[in-house]
Amino acid sequence: MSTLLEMTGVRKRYGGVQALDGADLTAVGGEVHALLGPNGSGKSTLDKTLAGTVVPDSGEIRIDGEAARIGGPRDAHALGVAAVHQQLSIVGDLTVTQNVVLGLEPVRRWGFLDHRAARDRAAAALERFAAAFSGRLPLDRPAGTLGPGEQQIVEVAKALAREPRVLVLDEATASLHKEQVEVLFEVVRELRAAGVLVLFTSHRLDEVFALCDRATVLRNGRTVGTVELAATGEDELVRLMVGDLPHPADLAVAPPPAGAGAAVLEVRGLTTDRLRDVSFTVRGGEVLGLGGLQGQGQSELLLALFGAARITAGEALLDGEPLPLTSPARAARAGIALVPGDRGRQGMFASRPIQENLSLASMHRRALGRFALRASSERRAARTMVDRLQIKLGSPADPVSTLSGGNQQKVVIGKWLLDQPRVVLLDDPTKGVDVGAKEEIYAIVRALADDGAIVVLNSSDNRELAELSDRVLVLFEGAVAEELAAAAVTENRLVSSALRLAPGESL
Ligand SMILES: Nc1ncnc2c1ncn2[C@@H]1O[C@H](COP(=O)(O)OP(=O)(O)OP(=O)(O)O)[C@@H](O)[C@H]1O
Repeated sequence: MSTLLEMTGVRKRYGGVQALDGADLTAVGGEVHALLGPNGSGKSTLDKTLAGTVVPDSGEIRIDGEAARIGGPRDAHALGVAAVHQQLSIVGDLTVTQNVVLGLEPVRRWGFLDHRAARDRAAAALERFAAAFSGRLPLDRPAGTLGPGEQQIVEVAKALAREPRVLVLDEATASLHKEQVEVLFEVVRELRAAGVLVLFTSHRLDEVFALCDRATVLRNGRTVGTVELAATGEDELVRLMVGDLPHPADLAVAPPPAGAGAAVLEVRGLTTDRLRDVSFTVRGGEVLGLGGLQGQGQSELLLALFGAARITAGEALLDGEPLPLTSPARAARAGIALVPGDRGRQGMFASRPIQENLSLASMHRRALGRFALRASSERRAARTMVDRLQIKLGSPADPVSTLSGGNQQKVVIGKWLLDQPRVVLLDDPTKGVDVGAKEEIYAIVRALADDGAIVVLNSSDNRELAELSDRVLVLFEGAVAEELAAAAVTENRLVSSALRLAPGESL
């Protein structure tokens, strides 16, 4: 197959950060090509140079052997490139169809702009994803009323409606349910069969191995190699991405302290619109996992404990004292922290400096808004977290919005962990975080538990659940369906438990 895309020596500098430092990529039509590397290694920037949203300082892009001048998104479209970036471009007030049509050149017919034809194209693109929506295709619904996964699918459909030869998917699965991921993968496989080149960026290596043919790995803005995935083991790929895995801080994993002195969280009959009579007890020192198919009430349970859901019955007691489940501010004052996976909307002030974002939670608790935390201690605390989580940045004084996606998520996690909460609620915390930092986050979560904190973890990654949890509650339709003890918590067991509970599914 002949080369469709060739990028050579691509360089891009942002202020003090050399985001791309001579990146190369060569790919053919009819392949799914993974773009891998640690957070901040330059993947999104490379994608953006192809999509025309970032103009490189130097380097060359060739399409079909011809030098391509991509000075803006229009040039990219004209060359057949469509991209789905980490930040969605959905306009919430427009309908789903209007969003997909937005910016699509209406077809000209008999000298007139044919808006109807554009709408048909949008509908056809959305139709391919019909199974990813719950219920009927929401063509005429405002896109803002859809869930994050469905909005992501609309974004992919929008790219597809441009009928691209090169489709760039940057972390496009991060907010999708497993079932939606499968639908997306089927569409990507059809595109591959039709000769399209799909560039696929994800930190989920299981996805990469399931979908992609080859992978190009970036480190510090430079290409370190391209591999055939069928001939490459996971360990080898990880080594290529991060060098030798950094050893997480050397922390002995102590067995959970049973009884004496440990904090106890007791949840009794907790019920909301989406939760049914949930009861459990968890002690300080324990990591309680929440498993099952996604969307069975796991996030809702964490929100309820954080005072952000409407409780219709039940209660939660921390060391015998009823928890205020009525507002997040009161929950935070009671020592409860929620680390959300959806960094864009919760948990971060994008235009404020990185160091300030890292210390906001602790400032809130310690200074209660009356005394500003001293700038020097803010800087010191921020520096510690930046080092521990390997947050790649120019200066801690830069706005969070200048960080790569995964590094932004690290700031959200770091912010809460600095606060030494009594109860830590983690909602899919490592989505989009690279393998090296994941290990570091696991070590921090373990250390928090070892220090006596109660940890409740929801994760869409069964491997993560198996690795971190002492116990897992499997949820189904808002209720606790099964409890797995530490010895039984393996990835396979979690998958089979989740599937057994789903009607019509078989192993
Ligand atoms: N607009 C910007 N201003 C300043 N620095 C930026 C900007 N965009 C990216 N950077 C920096 O460039 C580097 C590369 O970022 P990029 O988003 O390409 O990384 P990535 O490999 O996609 O990371 P991730 O896996 O976290 O998404 C990072 O250090 C980031 O902080």
